[in-house]
Amino acid sequence: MDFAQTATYSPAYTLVPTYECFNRCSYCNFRTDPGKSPWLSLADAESKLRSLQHQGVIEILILSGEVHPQSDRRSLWFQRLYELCALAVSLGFLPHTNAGPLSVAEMSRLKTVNVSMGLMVEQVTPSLLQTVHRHAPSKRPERRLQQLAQAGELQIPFTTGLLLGLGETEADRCETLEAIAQIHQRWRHIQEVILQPYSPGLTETWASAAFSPAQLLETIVVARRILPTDITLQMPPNLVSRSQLLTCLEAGASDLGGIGPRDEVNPDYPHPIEAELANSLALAGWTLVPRLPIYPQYDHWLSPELRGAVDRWRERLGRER
Ligand SMILES: O=c1nc2n(C[C@H](O)[C@H](O)[C@H](O)CO)c3cc(O)ccc3cc-2c(=O)[nH]1
Ligand SMILES: C[C@H]1O[C@@H](n2cnc3c(N)ncnc32)[C@H](O)[C@@H]1O
Ligand code: MET
Ligand code: SF4
Repeated sequence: MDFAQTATYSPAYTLVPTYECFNRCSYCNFRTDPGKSPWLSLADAESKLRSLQHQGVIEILILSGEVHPQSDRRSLWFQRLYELCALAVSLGFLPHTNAGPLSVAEMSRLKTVNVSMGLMVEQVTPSLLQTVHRHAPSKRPERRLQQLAQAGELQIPFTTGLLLGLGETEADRCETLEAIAQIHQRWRHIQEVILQPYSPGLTETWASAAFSPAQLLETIVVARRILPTDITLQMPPNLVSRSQLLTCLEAGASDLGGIGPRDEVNPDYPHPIEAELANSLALAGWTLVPRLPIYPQYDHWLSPELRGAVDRWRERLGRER
């Protein structure tokens, strides 16, 4: 079908350096207390990554709990993140790290081993610091927005997004979207904005109601209006029903994000199998197309080594089509 519309996704696998986190977001089903989760060893990561070679996986998402910036364990934690990324690069994968707010020095070091990075703004609403983010100092809105600016300054292609249903109003969501649009205007480095509906899980302390599908649709429409057209809207396919997903695509979401064996953030919501997803989208006239974790307009920001790896993947994807 030549007239078919396309939805993209990133064939991905998630490595978790550690689940320990000094923040306690009350909606989190991922974290453990500091010192309570072993760190992923390079040996374990290597055997996992080797088993994923030639399986179609392109992106390695490095998703981590956070060690406090002032902790004397911070530099060891950071070193492990760096080494995991370097290992993934050496095995031919393309890393994307989301490990919470980073210093300028940390972010610029990770730029050498990541093709893009990410951090959700969540919501800029200050009152959330009294509720779901009461014990989460790294969720201060100005800290998060500053990370977006820092990424722009360093020429790092970036993924950010909104977590929806935290107790914010529609006006709050618009404000968050406008803040992202404004930062993007200066550096044009935001490749995608994730609209992530809060989804209750089994291990969090909050357990509120899931963000409603009707509001999600409305949010996509508003986001498409506020954000410039060079920013892609991403919708996780495991957090909405299949018919809702199609409505979201019609409304302007066009990317389904990283798809892999396990959603580490929402482990109670398994990702669909790619073939099954592709088939059901095809029935509705949508073609599911794999993409890299970096969009082509940013390739020239990469170091020569990463550029080579990206060029090889682009060639490979091109040949398969
Ligand atoms: O499977 C998931 N992937 C998540 N990803 C991965 C994301 O879908 C892909 O890494 C990007 O689309 C790569 O381009 C995130 C990436 C970010 O930068 C920020 C937040 C997320 C959140 C999730 C998530 O909850 N689950
Ligand atoms: C990595 C990202 O995952 C999101 N996140 C954390 N917990 C949940 C949940 N219960 N439901 C949906 N998204 C969540 C946050 O937006 C975080 O930044
Ligand atoms: C499960 S969240 C993982 C990333 C980081 N801790 C953040 O919240 O931004
Ligand atoms: S959402 Fe991220 S920052 Fe918040 S507790 Fe979970 S791991 Fe930590």
